[in-house]
Amino acid sequence: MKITKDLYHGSLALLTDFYQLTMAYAYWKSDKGEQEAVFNLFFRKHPFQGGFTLAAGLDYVIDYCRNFRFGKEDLEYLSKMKAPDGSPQFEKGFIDYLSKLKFTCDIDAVEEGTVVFPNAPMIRVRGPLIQCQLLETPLLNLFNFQTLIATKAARINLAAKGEPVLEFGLRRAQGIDGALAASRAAYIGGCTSTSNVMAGKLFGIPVSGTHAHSWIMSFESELEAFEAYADAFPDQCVFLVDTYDTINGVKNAIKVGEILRSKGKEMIGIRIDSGDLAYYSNKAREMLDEAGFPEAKIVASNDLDENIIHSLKGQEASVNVWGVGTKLVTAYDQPALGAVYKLSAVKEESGEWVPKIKISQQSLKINIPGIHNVKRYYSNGKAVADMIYLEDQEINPRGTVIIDPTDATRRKRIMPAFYKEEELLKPIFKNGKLVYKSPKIKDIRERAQNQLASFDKTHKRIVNPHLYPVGLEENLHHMRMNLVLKAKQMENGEA
Ligand SMILES: Nc1ncnc2c1ncn2[C@@H]1O[C@H](COP(=O)(O)OP(=O)(O)OP(=O)(O)O)[C@@H](O)[C@H]1O
Ligand SMILES: O=P(O)(O)OC[C@H]1O[C@H](OP(=O)(O)OP(=O)(O)O)[C@H](O)[C@@H]1O
Ligand SMILES: O=C(O)c1cccnc1
Repeated sequence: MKITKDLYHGSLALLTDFYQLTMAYAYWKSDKGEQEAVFNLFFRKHPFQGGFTLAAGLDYVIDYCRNFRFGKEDLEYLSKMKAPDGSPQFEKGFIDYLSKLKFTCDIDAVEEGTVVFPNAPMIRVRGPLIQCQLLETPLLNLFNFQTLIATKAARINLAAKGEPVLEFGLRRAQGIDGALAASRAAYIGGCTSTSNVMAGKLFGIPVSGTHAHSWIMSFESELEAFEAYADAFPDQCVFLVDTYDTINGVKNAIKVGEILRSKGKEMIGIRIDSGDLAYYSNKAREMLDEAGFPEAKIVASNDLDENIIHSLKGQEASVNVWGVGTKLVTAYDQPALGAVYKLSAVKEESGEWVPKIKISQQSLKINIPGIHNVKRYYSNGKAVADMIYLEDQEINPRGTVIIDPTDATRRKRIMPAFYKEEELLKPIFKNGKLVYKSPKIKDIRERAQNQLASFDKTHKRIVNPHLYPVGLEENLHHMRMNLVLKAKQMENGEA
């Protein structure tokens, strides 16, 4: 996929916050730009009060990094920027530096379609400070949104219990990229198709759709409209039955279904887009069954989300296919994922890596210092815990303890020898060179399904899910606690 080329016709280097450029300039001025650092991208709380999050957006990150360069027009723009006193904002030497800047970082990241948890790095960037810093805003922009929507889609699909969910969001999405990225992430999260034709073309997602009320209203009668549609698409008829009177609409659909059948064709089904969806779907089911159309599908739409779908299932609604737009692609009840990007280590001139800590009033916000990896342990195919550990730490196969980074009283004993393990961070770039082959989007979607299947259903519950254990390996926990104590002593003037 070439998002940069296809959508933005060139460089995205200026898709960043201004302060990243001012910091880059100041790093350059103070000769710190090439000092190596490690940053982690992670979130602190699952969206939608859920028990899991589904990662998506890496392909966009890869595309961004591969095209990471300041183009001629970007540099012209920057060289013309003025400081408040009217002098150039950036010295010419810095503009020259940017013109030669090449992406040379190492990036390790979770693959798209991986189930992820708070505090564990989803992306780890190691490289010169300036580059790491410049990547903060775009990486967050690209990863936050798609991860949010993939998670929303996964929740909606879980509520639909394996029945197809068609994504209908384009018309209510947040602009062009909001729509395209959402359609992509929704497919990764389990949707069957999108109504967004451009997303179909760009990403290779299946495209599908029914028809609108306007089609019906443009004819003298609903029956004529159904007949005309059946003439045009004898193999693809899903009749929208609620323009005037839903029960009468179902009767008309049955009439045209019979005409189609006399020609050797079968209608696919009907769509209900208003009213009590439990009541009307059950009525429609009875009528279709009685008329000899037990195979006809009932599609429901109208401001659906995981909660309404869950409720309709509880009411034994006879819906077979779910059309979901607005609340999916806008992540209506939580429109942003709060992932952050934090410095966790810098390399001193001596060549030694020094872990970095930021003390916060809220213990929840104290970062995890050092260079980490994340292991997921499985027992009989089920994920049992994730462990964040220092990259060069040997793990004792006979047993270690993981400690919740937000509450040191929550601990879990891990016996690695008894578990299968998966390293979650995969090498994506080495010294700026891409070493990862992005899977096809349908394989990403399948990975998401398999990942979700490996978690106990209690973690996937829509309301009040059970907490999945994620913890720091004990040595990392102790190192962090020591750094916190030292920093507090410094703060109090004790050191
Ligand atoms: N049986 C049901 N249980 C729970 N929610 C339902 C049920 N039937 C429909 N809903 C949901 O209730 C909401 C109904 O909203 P609204 O009153 O706007 O729909 P409507 O009566 O069809 O009107 P409109 O034609 O303006 O869409 C929608 O979100 C719909 O998905
Ligand atoms: O409800 P959503 O989940 O966003 O799904 C997409 C909606 O878009 C269409 O409606 P339209 O734009 O014609 O408006 P309507 O809701 O008034 O029918 C369609 O009939 C769905 O109701
Ligand atoms: O194809 C459909 O039925 C459709 C597409 C977009 C929005 N609402 C419905």
